[in-house]
Parts: sequence; C-alpha cells; structure tokens
Amino acid sequence: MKVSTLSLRNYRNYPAVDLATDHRVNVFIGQNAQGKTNLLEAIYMLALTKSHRTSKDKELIRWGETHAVLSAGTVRKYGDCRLQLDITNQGKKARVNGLEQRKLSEYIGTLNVVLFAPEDLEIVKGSPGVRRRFLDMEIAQVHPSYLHSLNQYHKVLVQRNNFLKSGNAHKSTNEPLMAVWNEQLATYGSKIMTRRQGFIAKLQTWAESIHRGITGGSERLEIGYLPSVEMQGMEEETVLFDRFMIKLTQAKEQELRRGATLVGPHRDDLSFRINGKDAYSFGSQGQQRTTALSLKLAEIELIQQETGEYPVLLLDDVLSELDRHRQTQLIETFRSKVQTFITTTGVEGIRMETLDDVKLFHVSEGAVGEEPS
Ligand SMILES: Nc1ncnc2c1ncn2[C@@H]1O[C@H](COP(=O)(O)OP(=O)(O)OP(=O)(O)O)[C@@H](O)[C@H]1O
Repeated sequence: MKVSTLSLRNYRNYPAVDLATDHRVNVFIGQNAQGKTNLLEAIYMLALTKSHRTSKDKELIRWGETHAVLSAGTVRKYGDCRLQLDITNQGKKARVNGLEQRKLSEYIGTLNVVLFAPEDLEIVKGSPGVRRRFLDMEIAQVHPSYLHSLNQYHKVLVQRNNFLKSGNAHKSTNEPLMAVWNEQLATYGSKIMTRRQGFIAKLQTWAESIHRGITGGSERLEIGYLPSVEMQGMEEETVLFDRFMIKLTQAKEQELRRGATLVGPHRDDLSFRINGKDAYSFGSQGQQRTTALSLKLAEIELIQQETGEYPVLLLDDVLSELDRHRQTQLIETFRSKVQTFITTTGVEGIRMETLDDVKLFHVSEGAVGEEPS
C-alpha cells in the first residue's frame, strides 16, 4: 500500500499544498513548529479519520477558516483509490473515489497506517486509557465491525453511568431498564474483549520475535491482557457473555454505591514484561522505548497478515531518539516492503546510503519545497 499524492486545504498551518509522494521513503525536513508533524497527522487522519494528537477536530482547521479538506491518491494491490476527508465544525465526511461514505466506521481501513512517535512511550509508561486507545485504534483498522461494537458499548455505558449517578437505579421499578442495559453492555463488551484477546495474542507472537531481534536475544517481551472480566484461554463470546452478566450481578451493590459501571472493557489494561519483570515499574527508559518500537513493528506485520498488504509507516521525529543499532533495525524492517514517511529536523541521524527511492521535502512555515530527485 502506498500514498502517491497528498493534498491539504486549510489544514493546520497549510493554506494549500499538493505533494507527489510516490516514493518508498519520503522525508520531511524542517525546523521546529514548521508543520512537519501536521503532514503525518494529515495522512493519519485520512486513514483513521481521527488525529493522534487531539480529539477536537476544530483544532485541525486552519485558524480563521471553517472547512479543511484532505485528499490522497493511494496505490493498493486491488486498484488505486482517491480518498478525501472534509472537516468542518459540524463534522467530517469521507469520500472514496468521489463517493461519500455512509459511515466513517466503514471507511476506516481503506488506508492502513502505523505511526511511531515519541509519545508512544506512553503506551508502556502511561495510564491504562492510553493502552486501551492503542488497542482500539489498531484493531479498528483491520476489523471495521470492532468500531461499531465500541461505539455501541460507549453509548450504553454513558446511559448506564448517568442512570447509576442519578440515584434512580436503587428503585426496584427501574430494574427492567437496568436489565436491558446489562444485556447490551455484556453483548458489546464480550465482542470487544474477544477481539482484544485475539489481537493481543497475535501481537505477542510478532512483538516477541522482533524484540528479541532488536535486543540481540537478551530480552524476552511478553504482552498480557488484563481484562476486567476474567478470561480463561481463548474465550467464546457466548461463554464470556455469561460470565460478564454474573460479574455485573456481583458488582451491583458496589456500582450503586459508587454511581459508576465497574465491569467491562472500559476498565481493561495491558501489561508488558521483559524477562519476567514488569516494564512499567522496572523497565529502563531504553527498554520501555524498545518495547514501544517492538509493538509498532509488530503491528506492521500484523496488518500485513490480516489485510494482505503492508501499511504505510509514519515515523514522527523518532530516528534521532534511537541508537544506531535500533535505527538500523527499523530501517531494515521497512526498507524493502513498507512505504515510509519520516519527519526530522536534519538528515544527519539517517543513514541515507541504506535507503533507495528517497525524496526530501523541506518544510517551512506551512509551505513544502521538494528537493529534486
Ligand atoms: N489550526 C491551526 N491553524 C494554523 N496553524 C496551526 C494550527 N494548528 C497548529 N498550527 C501551527 O502548526 C505549527 C506546528 O506544526 P507541527 O506540529 O507540524 O510542527 P513540527 O514541524 O512537527 O515541529 P516539531 O519539530 O517541533 O515537532 C505551529 O506553528 C502551530 O502554530
């Protein structure tokens, strides 16, 4: 999979830019705050219809404007595609080859990307919410129905939480209403959890072998799923549903007291262990960074396995943070098979001689100049 052209209109600090990006490696070079990450964010938006930096779409529209448009030409195994995303204060609309997509959740997956940025360290070091977001974004790219379950689950969760908070949930006359929400919560919740469990099992296989390669065989990475409803091995959705319902019954009194839903995938977490030790508590900064890198490289392979095509790799200012060995490992991975977009303040850290088909773009104050190839 490849992005061959990229156009931005009134996006972040870009009034208008049109780029030919039909190269294996595209490098955006520029000083700080010139708009390099904005370009990667635009590609990420075209893939996932969400920014990796903000949940407020308003921030993406150029100041003083009301409408931003992103578009890209993509080259895929089964034909080329023209993608377009319109962003206004009222919402977003996606088009594929000019045809408006009924639902954004059905559009996601048309372009697959893997982004690796300094903030990814937070997947290991940060709060459980960061890890759940990582899981959700990655699974949604390869399983569009996952996003549907997630959206439905959150709708039920909000209603159920409001009800628990209101104090009306104590009344026995309201029990039938609670029973309906419990069933919906367990239905969508068990779908989400079985998907997460399957995804993590596959991610583990890839990440463990990649991590071993990066560390020269000295470290064994294990990824664990910590679901809020106990799972025994690979679970059937129906078995999990029953257990979810039992857990909700058991938690009833506590939920009424606390005024919140205490069971379900909104409380899931992930664990990372290096040679048997928890990377969150005991990992060095370098080990945590390598763990995040292994996860991202594993995702590349996993997307290929699930979709039959390699995703586009977006590297936001990360090469300079890696030592020579890890940098080489990263470059070797994407060199032959993955189209890559890199942002950097200078090319000194990048061993250009190891790359072929590279294009340099100079980014300055919302304008992009192409260096002749
Ligand atoms: N909605 C917006 N409208 C106009 N300009 C914006 C908007 N949002 C952000 N910017 C501008 O975009 C610039 C930041 O761009 P970006 O984050 O891509 O920087 P960068 O080149 O990646 O920098 P660094 O190397 O520091 O990460 C800033 O100058 C900021 O003021």
